[in-house]
Amino acid sequence: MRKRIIAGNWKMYKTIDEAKNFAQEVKGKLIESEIVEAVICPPAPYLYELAEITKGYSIKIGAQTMHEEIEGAFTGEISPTMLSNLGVQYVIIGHSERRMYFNETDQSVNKKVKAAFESNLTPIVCVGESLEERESNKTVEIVSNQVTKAFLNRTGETIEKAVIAYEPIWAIGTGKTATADDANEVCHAIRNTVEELYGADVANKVRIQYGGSVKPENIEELLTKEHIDGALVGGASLDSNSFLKLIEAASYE
Ligand SMILES: O=C(CO)COP(=O)(O)O
Repeated sequence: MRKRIIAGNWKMYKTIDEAKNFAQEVKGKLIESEIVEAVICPPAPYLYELAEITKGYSIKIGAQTMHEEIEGAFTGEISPTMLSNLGVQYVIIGHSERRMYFNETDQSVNKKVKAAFESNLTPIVCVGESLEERESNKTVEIVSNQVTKAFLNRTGETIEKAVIAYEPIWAIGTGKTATADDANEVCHAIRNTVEELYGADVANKVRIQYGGSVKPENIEELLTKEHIDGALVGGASLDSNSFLKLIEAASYE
């Protein structure tokens, strides 16, 4: 069975004190599990402190984005090696908010996926369609294309370690969740795309999350679905009790 992964994407929320309190509150309540792993992705200025606080506990730290170069004259950017040196293990790449507001493209996503693996970071690669694309029945075409381009020129051995997050844009922060069956259908299509590119073995190993208004009230049903291996959670990951409930719900097969 694929190990589930529940990742909290805090986006641009919380003060440093709130972030530290959250980490202190949850770290002792999470136990090492074969079934689920827990990740939090705080704002970049908090990464080091949270990585230190959670060291040795069953919670991992992820970044919300990064630059694809190891170093250079890129004012304001953070490199993959800087992240891994801080103790960061995951990095979200190609979130729809980055694609929409910060010129992230399939090409830059592809470069960042390569750079992440080279720096021992596991990429959480986000894909998803807009409402307009869904209504014109283009969902599978759009997400398959995003997956193909994100992984271009990578080997199956690398890709099987990646995490893919299917986040329909219309479901992010709107309270509208895709039905569990609809989400599973698209996650299945993503797995089929990985199979076509890299074979069944890689496709069976790659983990696919659903994201978009996931909450303690709807996560259980989503996780009953064959192709959904976890969740990338925004709003409901900000509160420590709610985050712990999400992990708890994912802790049983
Ligand atoms: O964008 C998301 C996670 O990356 C989803 O956000 P919400 O869970 O707030 O809808």
